[in-house]
Amino acid sequence: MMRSTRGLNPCQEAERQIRMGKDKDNLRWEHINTSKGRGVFAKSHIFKGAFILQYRGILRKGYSGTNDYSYHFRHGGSHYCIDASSEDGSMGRLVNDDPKPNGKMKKMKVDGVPQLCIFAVKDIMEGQEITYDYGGVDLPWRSSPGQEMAKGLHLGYEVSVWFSKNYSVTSQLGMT
Ligand SMILES: C[S@@+](CC[C@H](N)C(=O)[O-])C[C@H]1O[C@@H](n2cnc3c(N)ncnc32)[C@H](O)[C@@H]1O
Repeated sequence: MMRSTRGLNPCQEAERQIRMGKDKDNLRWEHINTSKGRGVFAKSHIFKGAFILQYRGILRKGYSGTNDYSYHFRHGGSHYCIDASSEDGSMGRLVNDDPKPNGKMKKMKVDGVPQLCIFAVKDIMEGQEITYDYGGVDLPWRSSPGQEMAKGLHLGYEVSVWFSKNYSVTSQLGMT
């Protein structure tokens, strides 16, 4: 069931939050463990379809390198990247990957500028971690136990993951 906040639909709420430049107060982050690091959690029930949060960072046009916190996408025939590597206190950059996620990253346009936001694809209970699918690639944490966590993992449109066994993978993140 989709609910709106303050009479706004989810896209309007996303736009409002983008303009305010801050996360909603129904989210918190915490350190989960040493391999996963931090994650974002719901402080109250989030309904399916609702806007959750913006993936905030510096918007760059063109391919300008990648890091753990960069999200690469195409818009209007061009390559863009949101570089969220700065520890700016925003929570979009702290949302972890799950192949069966409760959130989905979507592209929006606000005042002609592309923005990335995560929306709920299912009801999310209070206390649950917010996740989205980084993409259908062999991300190291999805591989078999015992495999060493790759250092310098890149989250991006073109992802190169260097496994401990010197195995390189390139893939793409989809965007709808
Ligand atoms: C955009 S950051 C997410 C926030 C990160 N956990 C942190 O503490 O800053 C992406 C990084 O988080 C980690 N990560 C994301 N999803 C994960 C998962 N399901 N299991 C383990 N590590 C994960 C990986 O190190 C990845 O490079």
